[in-house]
Amino acid sequence: MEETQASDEADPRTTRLLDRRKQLTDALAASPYDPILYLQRAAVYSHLAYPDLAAGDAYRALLLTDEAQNESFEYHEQARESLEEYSVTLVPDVLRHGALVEDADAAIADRHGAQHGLEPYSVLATLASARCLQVLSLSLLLCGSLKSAYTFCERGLAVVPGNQDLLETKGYIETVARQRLSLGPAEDINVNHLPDRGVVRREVYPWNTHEPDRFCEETLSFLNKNLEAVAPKCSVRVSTLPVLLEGESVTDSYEIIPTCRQLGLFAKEDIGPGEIVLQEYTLLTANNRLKESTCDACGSALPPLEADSQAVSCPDCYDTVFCDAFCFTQAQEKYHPAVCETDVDSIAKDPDARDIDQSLYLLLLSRLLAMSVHQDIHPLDFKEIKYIWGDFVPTKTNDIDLSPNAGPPPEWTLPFSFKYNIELPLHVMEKMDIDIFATLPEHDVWVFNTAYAKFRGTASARQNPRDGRPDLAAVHPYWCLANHDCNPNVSWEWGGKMELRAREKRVLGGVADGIKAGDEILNHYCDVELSVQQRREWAQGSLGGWCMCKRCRDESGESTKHEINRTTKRVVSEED
Ligand SMILES: C[S@@+](CC[C@H](N)C(=O)[O-])C[C@H]1O[C@@H](n2cnc3c(N)ncnc32)[C@H](O)[C@@H]1O
Repeated sequence: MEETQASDEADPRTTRLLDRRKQLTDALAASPYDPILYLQRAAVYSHLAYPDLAAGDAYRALLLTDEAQNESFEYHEQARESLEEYSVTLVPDVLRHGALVEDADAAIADRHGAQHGLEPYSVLATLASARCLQVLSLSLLLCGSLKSAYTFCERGLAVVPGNQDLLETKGYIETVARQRLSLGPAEDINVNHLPDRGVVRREVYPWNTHEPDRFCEETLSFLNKNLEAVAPKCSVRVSTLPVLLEGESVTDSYEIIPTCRQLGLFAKEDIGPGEIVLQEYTLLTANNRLKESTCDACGSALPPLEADSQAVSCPDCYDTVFCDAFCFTQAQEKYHPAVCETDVDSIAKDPDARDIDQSLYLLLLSRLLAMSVHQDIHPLDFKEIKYIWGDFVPTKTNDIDLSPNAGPPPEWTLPFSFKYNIELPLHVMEKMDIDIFATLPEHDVWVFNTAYAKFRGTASARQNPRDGRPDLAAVHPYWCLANHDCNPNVSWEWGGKMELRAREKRVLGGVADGIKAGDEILNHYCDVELSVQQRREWAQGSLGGWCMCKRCRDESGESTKHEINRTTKRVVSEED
């Protein structure tokens, strides 16, 4: 059973809704094929302002209404029996929305005649599917996933033509689409041009009990124990970092700037120049090319196919190749049997250029899910992701203020699309032959979102040297504890393992004499040869904001001084 940690300051309405969410989650554990329960939980999520989670539940409910309507579907019996628990004359409240019941009755009479003789569960399934499509279209609109919102809205109107709620939602989608596509009121909207990416809340959900206190003694000693094998001369400690800014600021020249507490890697003994600081192997890897000769486990290039090649193929699905016997054994022990001969491998491969990042994160999620299913561990309890940085924002900051004097709405920060956050993760599960209804606690949309937030804060990607497109990604849980600095004291290389090495030469200050005990390990997430302006723009993507390291602040001060001098000279010469 799930525990919910309502914060001390939660208002009574939120507390009530969170309690109701818990009751419905428990009810779903007992009746996982009941679309009405999913719709009821979707309504709670809508009231709590989690439209992405509402869409996730409405989508599962929609799939169940399809199951109920089709005798040949896998969960037909279960979905049908669940609906038979409800009365078609005393329709559940969640289906009574505006004129939906009347519209659905009229649509059924139109299609099958007034004396249709359909079984009550089938009538309820039609009504419930129309409600799912209403919830999906409105919720996805609120998440900014306009194309999917529009598609579900049209599907809804095909079920209940003329339904006022759906027509209104369609109008809202078109208004937002015109704004986002800069179209005039008379211009046609091409559905294929509608944006499908938006943002949702990035937070430790109030009911997420998997998230550790990253600063407590227990966490730090766990991390340090494991770090011994990966980086014996380092320790994990709390680090004080500048607060990242969204853009240019006057604080570059300030003596004191705002800081926050995070984790970082520190040398616990002196490390010589050129010495290896960290070496880390991970199975949390992803490759978005369908035909690419990389090891399925570690992502390194496969050795050439020769008689004495070390490469090993899986004996059951011959297409899956590992660079050597070690990777083969690791894969067999940790994840591969969950995806062997399942065709999961073809999902999200060779994506459009605009979907590259999402495809890599989805493939990382797929690997995590395979590890979780094979090892029977909750996805969020894997040590590979449990302790890593997720760039979460406090729940309170994400809440929508319903009061009449409310300020502007909060800016949510987790990238979202219906396809990558809901549809494809569930599709991956189905291909793995996992029951996506009965395993809700492990495969709920909030679990996927939490994993995505962590991947986005920590994964490294590698570009294919042939065309420069990122096609490999990995999460190295210890490597990613090292913070960024534009004058790094280490350099990194990712082959079969991720390696950090102490620099022999620093970008500033020339020849380096190693890293002293107590110094922080300063990694780099962007190309440190770039100008301060370029580095800061790049860091905005990879770091999460404008870099405020000493080098950036000094160089930005210098470039401002040059700019002032140039302008002054220009003004003076113009006056001359
Ligand atoms: C890969 S994590 C680094 C480890 C992280 N500090 C932790 O607690 O696990 C990346 C995040 O660390 C923070 N960070 C890393 N380097 C930073 C820097 N130079 N200035 C400010 N924040 C930094 C940013 O919040 C960034 O999104």
